[in-house]
Amino acid sequence: MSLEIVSSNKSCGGWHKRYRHRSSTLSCDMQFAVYLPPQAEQGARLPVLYWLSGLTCTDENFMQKAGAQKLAAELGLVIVAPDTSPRGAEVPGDPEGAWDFGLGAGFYVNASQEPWARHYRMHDYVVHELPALIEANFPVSDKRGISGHSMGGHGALVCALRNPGRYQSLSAFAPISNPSQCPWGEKALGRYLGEDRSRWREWDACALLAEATERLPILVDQGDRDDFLAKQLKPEALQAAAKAAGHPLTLRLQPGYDHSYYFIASFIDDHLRHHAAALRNA
Ligand SMILES: N[C@@H](CCC(=O)N[C@@H](CS)C(=O)NCC(=O)O)C(=O)O
Repeated sequence: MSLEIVSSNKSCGGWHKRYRHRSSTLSCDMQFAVYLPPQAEQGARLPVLYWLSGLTCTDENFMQKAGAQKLAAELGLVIVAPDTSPRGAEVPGDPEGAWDFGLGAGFYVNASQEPWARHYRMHDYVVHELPALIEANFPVSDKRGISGHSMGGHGALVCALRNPGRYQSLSAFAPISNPSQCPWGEKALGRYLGEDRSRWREWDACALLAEATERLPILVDQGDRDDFLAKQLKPEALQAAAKAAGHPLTLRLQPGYDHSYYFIASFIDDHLRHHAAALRNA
């Protein structure tokens, strides 16, 4: 698998780089971003935090808006941000051109329904193909954390809960906590996986928590002025599922904050520290 460099910017003593590659999982060309802290040039093999962005995003939103580089440089944490869906002229999008399904909205599942099944396999891309690429091409260890925002928060929870042992740290910002019970999730899961709702459970963090064999502590931040809170995000469902399963969850409701990257930038340091501490001790 060859990587083509797209851009390179020095940042906080390290490097922000974007790459293009052919994805065999998604059957299309993909771009991703990686932040390499200064320690990457000093011979160390560093832990990696995978960041999954939300609806409409690419690899760029988090890297440009979250302000994560300064502390990542201090902590010696590599950050990898993939795109949020397969891309390209051959990839079908939302039939009505909506922003909450299709391009920019892969929901980090493996689709089983046509015409989505050929390209929309973001779970396998994020969990398997991308880490293999990162671990073959960059000075990283096999210690992995995962986090994300909104659709990407759902993705982080589901990727970790479905793959015990694969990640050593987990967090989320304003995740879509119970996708089988909210309009964004019902639309996406119904199309990607089909209308048989019993097949949605394996892609819903609340259902997965009940059966998890690993109890990785979860940190979640959620703004209480988030316009999507009640209808789409439902953190109370995640809290109830964690409580019922005895799963360690720290859910922080942050007064006055909305759904934007202004909110993420306000609390990203706590998440980076949460990941760095767990990955250091893993
Ligand atoms: N495009 C939608 C909003 C979608 C949205 O809020 N996306 C979030 C993730 S769910 C995001 O991160 N947007 C990109 C950004 O803020 O940079 C709208 O205009 O209402």
